[in-house]
Amino acid sequence: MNPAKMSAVILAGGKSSRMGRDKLFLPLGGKPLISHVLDTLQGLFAECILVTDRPQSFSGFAVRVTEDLIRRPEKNSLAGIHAGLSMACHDYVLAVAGDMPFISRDVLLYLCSRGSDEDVVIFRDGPHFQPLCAIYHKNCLPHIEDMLNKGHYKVADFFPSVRVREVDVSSLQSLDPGRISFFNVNAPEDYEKARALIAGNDNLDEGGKR
Ligand SMILES: Nc1nc2c(ncn2[C@@H]2O[C@H](COP(=O)(O)OP(=O)(O)OP(=O)(O)O)[C@@H](O)[C@H]2O)c(=O)[nH]1
Repeated sequence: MNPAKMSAVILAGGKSSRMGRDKLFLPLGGKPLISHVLDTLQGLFAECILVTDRPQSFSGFAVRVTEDLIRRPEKNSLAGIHAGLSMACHDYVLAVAGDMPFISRDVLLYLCSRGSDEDVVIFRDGPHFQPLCAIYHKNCLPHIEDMLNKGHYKVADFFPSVRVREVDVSSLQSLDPGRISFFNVNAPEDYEKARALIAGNDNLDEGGKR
């Protein structure tokens, strides 16, 4: 799969309840946390879209901003994937969480290189998928809509209905030796860890986590 012929979607909604304040705007390395993913994706993919349930918050960002189409009160990154896939100009869409500041271009290019004509291309770490750093084809849309309408929000639940290419994270060893790509900022202690990582004086001891 060629990123120059794909859309990228940044998931930027949610409640930040574990952080206690909007985590996407926390300063990190001289810019808002969300800007790290944005800067990584822009220029690499043909198009970049930020999907959120609060579009007014992102009006100052130089990116196309679109709103979740199906709103539910529950925590719902799947609604963001749905809106991104619906609005994207291209059939293949990389969806990445906005709270994942250390995702690298090398890792994303590797993921693209592992896909050919599947509906989902996704990293897998043992029993766990990385659904918020994965490629989805527009073929997934009816299955995602069905899940949202039934109130099922676990992304992987529609995978049995589509063709999925799993990419083992162990193949990333040389591209991501510190295993920080999938580190996401949820709680205040994660933010402190991210600040330490940016400052270059910390490692992730547990191989990254989501
Ligand atoms: N567009 C969109 N993105 C979402 C939504 N919920 C979560 N996200 C994004 O998905 C990613 C993972 O979100 P979580 O950390 O699981 O949820 P959260 O609501 O942001 O945070 P918590 O309330 O602490 O669980 C983050 O980048 C969020 O910005 C949503 O309803 N719509």
